[in-house]
Amino acid sequence: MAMSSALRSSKMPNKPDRQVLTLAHGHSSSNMSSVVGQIQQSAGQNQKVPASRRTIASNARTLSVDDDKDSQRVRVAVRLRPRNADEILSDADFADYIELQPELKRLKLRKNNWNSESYRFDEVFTETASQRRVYEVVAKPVVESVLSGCNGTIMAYGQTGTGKTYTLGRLGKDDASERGIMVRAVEDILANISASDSVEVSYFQLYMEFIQDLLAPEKSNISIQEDPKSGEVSLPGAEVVKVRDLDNFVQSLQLGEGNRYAANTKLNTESSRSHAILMVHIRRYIPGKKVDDINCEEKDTGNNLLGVSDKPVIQKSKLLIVDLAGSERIDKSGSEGHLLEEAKFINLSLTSLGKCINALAEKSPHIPTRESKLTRLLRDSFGGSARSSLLITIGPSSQHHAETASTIMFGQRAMKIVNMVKLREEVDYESLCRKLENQVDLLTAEVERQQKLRDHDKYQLENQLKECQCSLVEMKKQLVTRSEFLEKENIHLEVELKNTLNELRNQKDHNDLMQEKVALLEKQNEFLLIARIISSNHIAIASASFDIGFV
Ligand SMILES: Nc1ncnc2c1ncn2[C@@H]1O[C@H](COP(=O)(O)OP(=O)(O)OP(=O)(O)O)[C@@H](O)[C@H]1O
Repeated sequence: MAMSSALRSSKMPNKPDRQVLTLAHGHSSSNMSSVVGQIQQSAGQNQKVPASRRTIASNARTLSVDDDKDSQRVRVAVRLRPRNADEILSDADFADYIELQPELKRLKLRKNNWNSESYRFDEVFTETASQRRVYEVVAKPVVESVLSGCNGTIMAYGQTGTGKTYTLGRLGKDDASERGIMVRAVEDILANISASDSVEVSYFQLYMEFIQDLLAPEKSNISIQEDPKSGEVSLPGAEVVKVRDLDNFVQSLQLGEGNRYAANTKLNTESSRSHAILMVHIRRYIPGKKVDDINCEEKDTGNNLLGVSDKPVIQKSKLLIVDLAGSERIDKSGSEGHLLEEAKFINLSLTSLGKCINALAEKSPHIPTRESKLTRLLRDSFGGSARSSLLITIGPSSQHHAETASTIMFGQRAMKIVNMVKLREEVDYESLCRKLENQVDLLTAEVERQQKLRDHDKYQLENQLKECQCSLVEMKKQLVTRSEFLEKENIHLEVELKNTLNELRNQKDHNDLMQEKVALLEKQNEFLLIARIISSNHIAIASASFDIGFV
């Protein structure tokens, strides 16, 4: 990494520094703005928000605020860290200045020998509270809310060295009971989703007003994107890792922890020099849910390819787990040089967070979220549309009385913030797109199949046509041959006919001649006969005459 601060594993020398930089969680004179202002206004005691009211997010439903107002208030718990070896030695002579009354959910801060101030929280954890119990009380309700489709935020705030990273980021690789909220939350989420749902995480740090990816350290200046319509904050440039199982998540977390800036200060040997933010994205499919059941602008667009109720509905939710860098008094932490620069940035961003918390608590119309990247990042997550829990961590040492009191006041103010939790259900355009793509694939395959069939038919028809054409040519040939033959035959027959006719004519002529001859002969015959008769008559006459003569 380009930045010069030591990574978590590095140790930095402790040097005293006389400069004092105190935190200003105090009073904000800020004016408030649009989106978060709207949320904050809705949270106001005397401004009733109708249960059916729709929020700025087109596809998000606001839960019934009136019904469940207290459950939508930011939950604030306080955890006291056990004394460390140094404190056992140095505070041995001091009486306890913090008194915890967990059964009353109260914490008493002793001001002097006679006076103490009592503060009520949603939960008070003593130094013996287990990691599991802290998770169950602080984080589990938020995780459950996230699983049911709302955004959620869990944030730890407190003086440096008081146990924020311990509570949130402990991996508990060797001892599962040591696991912090990050691991337990993802474990819980994985146990409660189905195979069709998905969980993805991004893990980044906000270091000296640069957002750096803890899972892909080369991404060292990621920009924040805010959706002007829904107010949703996102980091499109951040690495997104799909969580397959808990081991795979713990590995990612470990990788991220290794990339986080940490330094050895007087107050914490492994003081985080950056705010670390784990962003868990959950997408859940809601079988059987119709688009009609959600507030969806799609109905009006006329852009309805499949029919509105055919569209799959998903719940999209985001869980933010924020491990803030610890506020520190420079004189006590001993920061100097680059550490001092880091501390200034840490304190400035925490100051701007304090201002926003104050503004939200005071229901001010303007929340100064633009003052730091931390508050821009948390704009939709804390005091916004997410269910939020804040854990404030305090140390037991009376030497840090002022810091502890300041932290407690921060927590007290945060308790006044009521979020407007929104259920985020929307048309699952990704799966709709996949569905349409599948349909396109099926139709393309069908078109191709039909095309093949047509090609096959065409090929067959062409073959048949060719065969027909061949046989036609053949038949033509045969016809020509036959016709030639017939023509010849015709000519031959004509000749024969002519000859026959000639012959017949000749015959007839011959016949005629013969008949004439016969007739002539018959006449001759007749003539002859007559001649003979005459002749015979002559003879008879002659003989008779002769006879007569003789006589
Ligand atoms: N509840 C606890 N039980 C036992 N040890 C704890 C507890 N809380 C914190 N510690 C220890 O105190 C030390 C400081 O804790 P941690 O680093 O979590 O503080 P932090 O608030 O994150 O500090 P910073 O803001 O400087 O990063 C660590 O050694 C941690 O193990």
